[in-house]
Amino acid sequence: MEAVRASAAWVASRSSHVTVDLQEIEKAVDKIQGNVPKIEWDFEGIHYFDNGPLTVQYLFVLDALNFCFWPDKDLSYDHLASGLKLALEKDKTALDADRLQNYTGPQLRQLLNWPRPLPIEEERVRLLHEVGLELERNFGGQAANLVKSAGNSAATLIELITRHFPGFRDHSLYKGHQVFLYKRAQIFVADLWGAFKGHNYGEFHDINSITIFADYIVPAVLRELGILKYGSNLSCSIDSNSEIVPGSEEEVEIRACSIYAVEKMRELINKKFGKQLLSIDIDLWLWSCGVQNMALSHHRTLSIYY
Ligand SMILES: Nc1nc2c(c(CN[C@H]3C=C[C@H](O)[C@@H]3O)cn2[C@@H]2O[C@H](COP(=O)(O)O)[C@@H](O)[C@H]2O)c(=O)[nH]1
Repeated sequence: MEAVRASAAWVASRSSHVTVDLQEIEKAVDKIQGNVPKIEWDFEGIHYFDNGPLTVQYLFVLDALNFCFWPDKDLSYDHLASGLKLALEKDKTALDADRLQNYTGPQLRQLLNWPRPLPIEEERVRLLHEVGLELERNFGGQAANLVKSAGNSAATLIELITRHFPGFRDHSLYKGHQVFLYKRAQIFVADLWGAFKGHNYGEFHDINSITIFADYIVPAVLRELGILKYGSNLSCSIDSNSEIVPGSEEEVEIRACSIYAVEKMRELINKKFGKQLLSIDIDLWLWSCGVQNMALSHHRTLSIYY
């Protein structure tokens, strides 16, 4: 994902609200002696897995809806992952392409067993329809065929996803430049890789090209570690739970600087400790720390991308 890496570095070099503190990265790396704790995919035990194409369909739908849980303080990613899992266990056809095209908001809520409207529910429904329609039109209704057509390349799969499914085109304009972040497309690849343990639908020869997934948890952890420093206005906005406007310089800088900072961390660990660590490994470690720390204040942006 050279475009993600390069545009994140471009933003980091011009950023004014967010700074990446390279010394703090070094300190953090030395503190753990380069040993990033290994977090197992599905450490929570909430995902559907049957080692076949239905798992791929499940993960694709999951990541089509994997964004913006915070407006409902009781809702989290876990509800989405386990809700879709239960729905599929009850009815194996629940995520078939023709069914996806017809869900309404109340039906989606029912599917996830959630008692009230979901945040940005209309967009969630629209994205489900988009996924169902395009899977049917070009991939015989199956996300597994989409994955197969990428020929075991993570970069090709991300290119295919962003070409066919507009809802996955997570990008922004920053100081006149197009910045690629591709959070949900990349996390889908990582989920395949994690779930299938690098085999079958999860085999990618270029898995090391993936960056972290710029969401609202990892930046908060990087800030807590002192690796990201926010200017005083931005700090106040975040600490007072004010919303950050989607596409604003602040929002793009938070996300792009997070990607850049972890790329720097990975380079340092690999060079200093002779490892071959992936950004995914660092992401899952930071993310799992973040979701366990309820006190962490994160930036709040209404977005379909993360
Ligand atoms: N960077 C990064 N962001 C991630 C994930 C995951 C889940 N990954 C699964 C893969 C393997 C594990 O077993 C995980 O279950 C969700 N998110 C993001 O977090 C936010 C949700 O937060 P809260 O509102 O507190 O539930 C939201 O933006 C969501 O998109 C990740 O791995 N990395």
